[in-house]
Amino acid sequence: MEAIPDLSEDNPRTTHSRPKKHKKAKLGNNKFSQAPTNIVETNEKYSESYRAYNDEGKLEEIPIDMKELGETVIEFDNLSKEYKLEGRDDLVVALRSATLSDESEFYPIKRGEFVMIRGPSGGGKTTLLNLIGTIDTPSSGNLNILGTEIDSKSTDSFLSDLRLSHVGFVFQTFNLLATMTALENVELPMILLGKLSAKERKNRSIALLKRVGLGDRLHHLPSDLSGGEQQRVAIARSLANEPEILLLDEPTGDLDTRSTVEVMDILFSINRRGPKGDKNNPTTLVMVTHNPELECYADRILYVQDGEFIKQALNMVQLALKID
Ligand SMILES: Nc1ncnc2c1ncn2[C@@H]1O[C@H](COP(=O)(O)OP(=O)(O)OP(=O)(O)O)[C@@H](O)[C@H]1O
Repeated sequence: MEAIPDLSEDNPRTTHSRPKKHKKAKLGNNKFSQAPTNIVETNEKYSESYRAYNDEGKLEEIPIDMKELGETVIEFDNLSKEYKLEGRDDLVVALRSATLSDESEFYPIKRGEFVMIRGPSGGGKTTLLNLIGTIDTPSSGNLNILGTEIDSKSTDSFLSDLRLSHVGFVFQTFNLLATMTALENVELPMILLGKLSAKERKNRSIALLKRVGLGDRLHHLPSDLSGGEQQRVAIARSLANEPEILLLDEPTGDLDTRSTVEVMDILFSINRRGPKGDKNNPTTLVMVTHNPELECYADRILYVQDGEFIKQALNMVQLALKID
């Protein structure tokens, strides 16, 4: 079982330490300035720029500028999930009264925020992500996504529309269609949504594949791509309908260190500048990971254990890891 990091101990990467006096947080016009005592911050300076693929699919250095978060896009109150197992009377409680709200010590998720969910195996991370993504329904509690209340009255067609238009998903396994090229895989969600012409779909797919550094792999089948490249296609596909929220469940779980860094750098740039590389159109990211090394990419880390939030940490310095 993975241990929850002791935030009082210095972590060489994120240097979590309890501030002697709470400083006004630098993450923008959100509620972080009213920080409770479990907020941690780091003062160490890391990188002033990160690398991202430009319109031509070439890597360029982009300064890491201060981030302004927008309005609340994900909030929930007393969210619980219980599973009934066949042949057993007792219920498995996967999530118990989880709350992210203005009234709670755990804040709602704001537009443009990059939140990681960490914690021991079986703690409820995937359950939480699936509830946020409306893939699964809560046993009780209130959930609000993008200003819309999700409840038992929400119809399947409403929820699938919400997912297709506004929420992107990336999983540990890439789930690409084996007989389709990278380009065709990325086009699929646009075909399902049915809003763009064939030419527009193709152009957007090419732009997205360039955005993830695969402008020269458009016509490759998944079997001709490395694991890291396949995951980059899956990321491009998740962005096909320009979702406001991207949910990621262990997206680097099957990748080696080099591919992990490449994928995380891409996610970092998507978070900051959205699918089109536009600073004014960031994408909100919620990512489950077991890897403590990746915490440095997030604005906030929520720790989930036994179905409950137990702490949250704020990263005051954004770090883009680099490989040369
Ligand atoms: N479909 C299901 N039916 C029954 N129990 C389930 C189901 N899904 C999850 N659980 C249980 O709910 C609890 C939380 O599981 P969950 O997958 O959310 O944890 P996790 O933190 O994502 O774990 P991991 O890090 O191992 O992926 C576990 O006890 C798990 O066995």
